[in-house]
Amino acid sequence: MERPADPGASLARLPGKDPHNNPGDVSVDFPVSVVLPAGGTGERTGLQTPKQFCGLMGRPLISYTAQAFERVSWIQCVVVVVATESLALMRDIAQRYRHSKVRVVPGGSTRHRSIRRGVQALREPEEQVGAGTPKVVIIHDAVRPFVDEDMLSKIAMAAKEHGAAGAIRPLVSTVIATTSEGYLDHSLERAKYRASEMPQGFTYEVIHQAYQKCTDYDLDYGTECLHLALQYCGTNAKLIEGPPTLWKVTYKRDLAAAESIIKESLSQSSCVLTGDCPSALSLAASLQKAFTTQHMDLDIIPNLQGDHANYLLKEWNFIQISVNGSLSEVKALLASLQAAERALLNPVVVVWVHLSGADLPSIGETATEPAAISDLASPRLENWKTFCCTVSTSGSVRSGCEKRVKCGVIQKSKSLFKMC
Ligand SMILES: Nc1ccn([C@@H]2O[C@H](COP(=O)(O)OP(=O)(O)OP(=O)(O)O)[C@@H](O)[C@H]2O)c(=O)n1
Ligand SMILES: O=P(O)(O)OC[C@@H](O)[C@@H](O)[C@@H](O)CO
Repeated sequence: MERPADPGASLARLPGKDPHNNPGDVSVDFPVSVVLPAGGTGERTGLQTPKQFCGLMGRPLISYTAQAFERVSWIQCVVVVVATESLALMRDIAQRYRHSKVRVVPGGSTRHRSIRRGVQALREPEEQVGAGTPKVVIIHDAVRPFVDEDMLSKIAMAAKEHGAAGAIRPLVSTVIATTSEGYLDHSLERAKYRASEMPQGFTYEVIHQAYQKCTDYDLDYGTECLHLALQYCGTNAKLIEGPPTLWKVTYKRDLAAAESIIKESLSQSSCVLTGDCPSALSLAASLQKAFTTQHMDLDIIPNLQGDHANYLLKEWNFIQISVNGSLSEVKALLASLQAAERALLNPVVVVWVHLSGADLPSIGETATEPAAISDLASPRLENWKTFCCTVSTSGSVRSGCEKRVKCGVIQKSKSLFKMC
């Protein structure tokens, strides 16, 4: 009896959150488009709002999934298939969150019918983004928000090579067959089976042909695109084991779980801006040591100029260390955040630490009360929180004005400051 497959890595990090992830490693050099079936009603959540439109930290679930594809440079178009009554809502979400690759089309009465509509849309001229029909189509449930570029490139490459590819995960429960009277008929040897997950990939020809040839029964009762490729195109999908993050939001509790994962991930990474002050660098180094013991990423950079500007594009938080309350650096940071619309997708936390003490060289403006930052935390920057504290050279920490803490990083930073 084979051992069941081992579970994968921790759930605690959003895909694409690896601060040192090198998207340039992928080698997808052919056109790939995506179909996101999002036309369901989410009955099993028991909620009025279809789960794909339920908010997670103030943003609809489907926007996190769309963003996971938006950030992948080799994906040319994302067709989102929604119920007719949700067309305007989805178009508004795409516009509000700058999902520029998204095209919205009406779905069908079942998941397969919606996916088929999405695949057909890829041929329609107005759906083309870039050159013509894609070589590969990735199909991914819109309610699976945690998918990363590494898995997408594996699926796309395998689909191009084999005609079809699909993500799988180890089974957690054993699968049993029942008799019509509701008794156990037999159980399957779990180690020989896997759960079929998403994303899945197909050459356009395969998935197009599969949906052309399949029956109404397939369309109304089927749940597996890989089966259609095998049944109607003779194409055996290549199966690729994915990380545990590929799970699907199905029940109401899954929405809470997804929001908790997102929140946890957003508080995992910060960068400290120190200018060129030795005292600031020294405090930053202590912080970095403390963050490491809490398994959090903390990068130290002087400012957001030049190559460091790409920190504005990551879903990170920011700790600005200034000396003697100089507001100029934190003002520049907040202006950069606003220009980059960094708070559009996720709450951004700015922690302003200013060193005070006679022995520190005063730079520029006179010492400023921490409350001064509250003037800077203007409503013009929605969805961001500021916190500031004063670290005197004696090492004690006096907390300053704390505005509506939203992410865990402030609590952690505050406790970390006390540790330094
Ligand atoms: N007619 C349908 C039904 C489902 N889906 C989509 O297929 C994905 C996976 O389906 P599922 O989790 O079953 O979603 P729902 O059908 O909405 O859930 P339920 O069965 O609880 O109603 C979801 O993104 C869902 O929106 C779709 O595009 N069109
Ligand atoms: O059956 P549901 O509509 O809940 O979800 C669809 C899933 O079956 C599907 O996403 C994977 O099993 C892969 O095909």
